[in-house]
Amino acid sequence: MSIPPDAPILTGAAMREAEAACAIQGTSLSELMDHAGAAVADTAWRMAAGAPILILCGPGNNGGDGYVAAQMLAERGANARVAALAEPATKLATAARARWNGPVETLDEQTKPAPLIVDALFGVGLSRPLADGLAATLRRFAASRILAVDVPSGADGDGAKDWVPPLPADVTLALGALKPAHVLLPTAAACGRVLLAPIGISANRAMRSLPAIRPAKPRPDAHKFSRGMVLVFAGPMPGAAELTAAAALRAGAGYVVLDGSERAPFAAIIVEGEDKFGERLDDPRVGAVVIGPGFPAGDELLFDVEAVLDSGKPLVLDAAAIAAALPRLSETPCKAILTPHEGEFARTFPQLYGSKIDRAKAAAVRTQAVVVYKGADTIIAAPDGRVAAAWPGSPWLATAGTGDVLAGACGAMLARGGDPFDAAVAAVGWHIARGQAIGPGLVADDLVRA
Ligand SMILES: NC(=O)C1=CN([C@@H]2O[C@H](COP(=O)(O)OP(=O)(O)OC[C@H]3O[C@@H](n4cnc5c(N)ncnc54)[C@H](O)[C@@H]3O)[C@@H](O)[C@H]2O)[C@@H](O)CC1
Ligand SMILES: Nc1ncnc2c1ncn2[C@@H]1O[C@H](COP(=O)(O)OP(=O)(O)O)[C@@H](O)[C@H]1O
Ligand SMILES: [K+]
Repeated sequence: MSIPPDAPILTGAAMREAEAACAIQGTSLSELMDHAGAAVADTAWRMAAGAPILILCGPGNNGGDGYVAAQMLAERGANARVAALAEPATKLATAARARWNGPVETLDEQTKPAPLIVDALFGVGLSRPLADGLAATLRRFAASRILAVDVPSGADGDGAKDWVPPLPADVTLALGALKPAHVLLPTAAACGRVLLAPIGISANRAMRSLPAIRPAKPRPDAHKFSRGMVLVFAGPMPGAAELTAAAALRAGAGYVVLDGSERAPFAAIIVEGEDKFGERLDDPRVGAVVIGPGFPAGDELLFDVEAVLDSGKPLVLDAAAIAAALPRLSETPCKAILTPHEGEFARTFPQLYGSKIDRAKAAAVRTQAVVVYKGADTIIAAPDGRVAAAWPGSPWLATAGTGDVLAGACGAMLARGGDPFDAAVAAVGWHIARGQAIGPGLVADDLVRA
C-alpha cells in the first residue's frame, strides 16, 4: 500500500468546484474525461503487459472514463472487452460509449473474468452501498489483478460512510486529486497502491497527504537551546513520560527536562521533582510543554493543566490532559497540539459527525488547536482548515507506548518555534519513518533508541 506524498485531497463537492473552475477557464468536462480515460488506459496497458483486459463500466462518468480507456486500449492493440452494468445515464458517458467500437457485454454472474479487470463502475458519485448481487458478482473477480478508476467501486469517496468495496484494488488511479476514501479506513485498505493522474484540474492544497519528510539538519551555529527546550511533566505512571521525554530528545530537541519523575530515560535528560514544575513553566528557554502521558484523569491533572495554560507556553496535550484543557482551550491564546486516539477523541468530542477528516477539522476549530487524530489513518487538522492525512502509516506502531513517543516528538518539533501544524506533520512523519525503519518486533522503547 502506498500513496503519493504531499498530494491534494478533494471531497466530491470540492472536485465539482474544481471541475467548474476548469470549465470557466476553457477546459470542458469532456476534455477532462479524455485525460482521465487516457491515464486509465496507460496504467492498464502497463499492468496488463499484453494479457487480456476486462473493463467494467457503470452508468455515470466513472463508467465514461472506462469507455474512453477501452477505446484507447483497443486502438493500441490491447485485447480489451467491455462489460456494462446499465445504459449510460450521463451525457458524457453516453458520448464516451458511442466512441467505443467494440461490443458491450452485460455485467452479471456469467461474465468471464480476465487477467486484468478495470473497475470503472462507480466513482465519487455513489449514493448508496452496492446491491448484494453486484457485490457477489464483483467478488468472483478477486483472483484477477484489479485497477480501480478513481476509487474502488462501492467506496464512499468522501470517506464519511464505512461502506467496504467488495473488490479491493491492486492499484487505484485517483483522478485529478486524492479523495478522502484513499486515506481513511475502511476504504483506504481496499485501494492498494494509489497513483495520481493529473487530469488538468487545479486542486486546492489545503488538504494533503503527508509530505515526504527529511530530518531537519541543525543549523551550523545551533546550540542546545536554539534547537528547542522541551519540558515534560510526568504523571503517576512515570514510564509513559520517560518515553515522551526520550522521544523529544531523539526527535531533535536540544534540551529536555522531565519533572515529577525519579528516573531519567537518558543521562542527557534533566530530572526534577514535581514541585519544580511551576518554576520551570516560567523558564523563558522552555519552548514547549508536554503533559498527559502517564496521567489518569483527575483533579491533580486539572490543576497542572491549568498551570500550563496560564503559562502561555506552546503545549502538547495527550491522553487525559486533552479533556482537562478543553473548557479553556479555545479562549487561551497559545500554540497547542492535541493528540487523541479514537477513544479519547470520541469521549472529548462526542457530538461531531461526518468523516474522520470532517471531525478532526471540527475539533480543531472548536479548540483552536492542531488536532492529531491518531490511528492507522491518522489525520492532522489545523483550525485554519489545513489537513494532512498520514495513511498508510506503519502498522508496527500499533503497540503500547507509541502514542507517548509521538507526544514527545510533537514537543520537540513545537519547541523549535514554528507553526504547530507543521510541527505536528513533522512529528507524525518522524514517528512513521521510525516505525517503518524498525518494523518487525517494534516496541515503543525502540523508537527512542539510536
Ligand atoms: N469530477 C471530475 O473532475 C471528473 C470526474 N470524472 C469521473 O466521474 C466520476 C464521477 O461521476 P458521476 O458523478 O457521474 O458518478 P459515478 O459514475 O461515480 O456514479 C453515479 C451513477 O451511479 C448511480 N448510482 C449511484 N449509486 C448507485 C448504486 N449504489 N447502485 C447503482 N447505481 C448507483 C447514479 O444514479 C449515477 O447514475 C469520478 O469518480 C471520475 O471517475 C472523470 O470523468 C474526469 C473528470
Ligand atoms: N495500525 C496502525 N497503523 C499505523 N499506526 C498505528 C496503528 N495503530 C496505532 N498506530 C499509531 O500508534 C500510536 C498509538 O498511540 P496510542 O493509541 O496513544 O498508544 P499509547 O497510549 O499506548 O501510547 C499512534 O501514533 C497511532 O497513530
Ligand atoms: K471505480
